Amino acid sequence: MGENGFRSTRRTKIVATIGPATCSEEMLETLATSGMNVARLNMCHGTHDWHTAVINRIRKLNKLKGFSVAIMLDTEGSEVHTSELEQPLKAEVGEEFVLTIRDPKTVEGSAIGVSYDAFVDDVQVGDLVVVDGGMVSLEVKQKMGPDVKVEVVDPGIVLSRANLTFRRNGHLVRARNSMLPVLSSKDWLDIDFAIRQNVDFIAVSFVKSADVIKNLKSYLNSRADKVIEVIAKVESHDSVPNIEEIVEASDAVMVARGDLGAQIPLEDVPSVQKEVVVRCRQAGKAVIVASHLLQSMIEYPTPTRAEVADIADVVRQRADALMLSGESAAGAYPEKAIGVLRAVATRIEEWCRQEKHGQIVLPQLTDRLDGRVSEELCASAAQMANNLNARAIFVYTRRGYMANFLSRCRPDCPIFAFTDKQDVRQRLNLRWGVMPFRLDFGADPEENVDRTFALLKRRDLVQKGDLVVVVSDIRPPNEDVVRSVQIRHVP
Ligand SMILES: Nc1ncnc2c1ncn2[C@@H]1O[C@H](COP(=O)(O)OP(=O)(O)OP(=O)(O)O)[C@@H](O)[C@H]1O
Ligand SMILES: CC(=O)C(=O)O
Ligand SMILES: [K+]
Ligand SMILES: [Mg+2]
Repeated sequence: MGENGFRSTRRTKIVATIGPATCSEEMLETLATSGMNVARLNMCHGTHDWHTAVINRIRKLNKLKGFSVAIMLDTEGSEVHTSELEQPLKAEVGEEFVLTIRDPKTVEGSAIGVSYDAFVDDVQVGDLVVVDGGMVSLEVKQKMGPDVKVEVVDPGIVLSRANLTFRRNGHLVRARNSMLPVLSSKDWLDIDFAIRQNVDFIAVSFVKSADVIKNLKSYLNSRADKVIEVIAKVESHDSVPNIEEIVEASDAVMVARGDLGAQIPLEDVPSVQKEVVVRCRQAGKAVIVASHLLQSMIEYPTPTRAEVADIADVVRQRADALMLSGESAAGAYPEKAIGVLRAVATRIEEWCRQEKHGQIVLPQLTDRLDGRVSEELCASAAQMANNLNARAIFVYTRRGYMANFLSRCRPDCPIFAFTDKQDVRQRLNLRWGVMPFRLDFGADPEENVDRTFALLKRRDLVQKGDLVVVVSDIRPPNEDVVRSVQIRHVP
């Protein structure tokens, strides 16, 4: 059996966007078996019924096949985008068509709807309308009431609900969107849907500052039965100066390079990516690098060498996760694309361990003694595991904190995390290096450890005689938390 997410010891996690190419039961299982750790549902597309069906299929797979694929719902956000198209529209140089705030069906000729009513007021003749960060560029020729006539200057394909940005004299025009809320009324309906569906993560598009994250987190705290982690997407021009507070407020961050590259100069994207990855790791927050990792594989079965180098760079930066968008949602080779991520990640991780690459100074996270003890314990356990060349770290954790602290240290060996809750297990599946398992804890800690040794031996993840580091912070009922680190040999 190949890598299947829970047997593998790949450290960098894989998020895959689910779309028409991958929404069937069969394809979802193929992706899970190939290593998908988190399934992303983009609320820019599909109905609630469509998303419900996908979620149910993933839940069924987790239950019947023992996967722990987590579910991420990604909000649409209220940036300006095109309407739903019956089919992708091929735009050739010099061709003219109409962008409209009316129903495009009521317009004669070739028309595309635009989601933002003030579009026609804001736009000026000569402006450049950039579709999906440069897939197509259109020049504004004429304003005609609710319609705007445009001419194609850079050809390409316009997809449904493509994102639109505007440039005037070579500069991004920003005034227009600043009045739009980060979370629209539709986004709030989608968030309520996410709560009803008990998803694991909500990713917020076009975050500008920490405020929206704090607001959403308090909303979720008051409504949701279980923890739903909030992922801030760094893709808005306005988010860049506020990265520190955004990281602080969020549970995880996504570098959404697709839209980010349309909002800031392309050449600035790599340094913003690096900054976000490092800050997240220092702050103990998960970080996902997304978009265009394997763009060419939407159409072709092999990646470009430059794409492989880009993936290698993300892995070397020790981000928690790599994310596929169109490659898995609508591409011709979703399984092969995951295979490339897996192979490159595994190889580069090995290289990082050999070269002792990617070590950074980790600041203290909290002043509270309780938290300090956990942090220090995990840092020492990770250090010990490296120095002793341990086969694995075992961690017993109810809420996942200790597993998260261990992951932040990016130890050389895998972290096998045992929790008694499936939702904690799923959330841990986004964390670098953590292989999460569900286990009903018995009263006797020693017996728990023995059971997990037996479990992982059966799966060939450890062998008799292996040296392992065992970390525990299980709180017995009505007792003080007992935290320990032990060095053991697998019996
Ligand atoms: N649920 C879906 N139904 C139909 N098509 C989808 C769906 N999800 C994704 N796609 C297709 O896959 C392409 C890429 O997917 P993705 O959702 O990652 O877009 P993105 O532009 O990267 O994300 P965002 O819209 O958040 O910026 C989309 O343009 C769309 O054509
Ligand atoms: C993933 C996403 O939203 C982007 O790259 O724009
Ligand atoms: K989105
Ligand atoms: Mg985006």
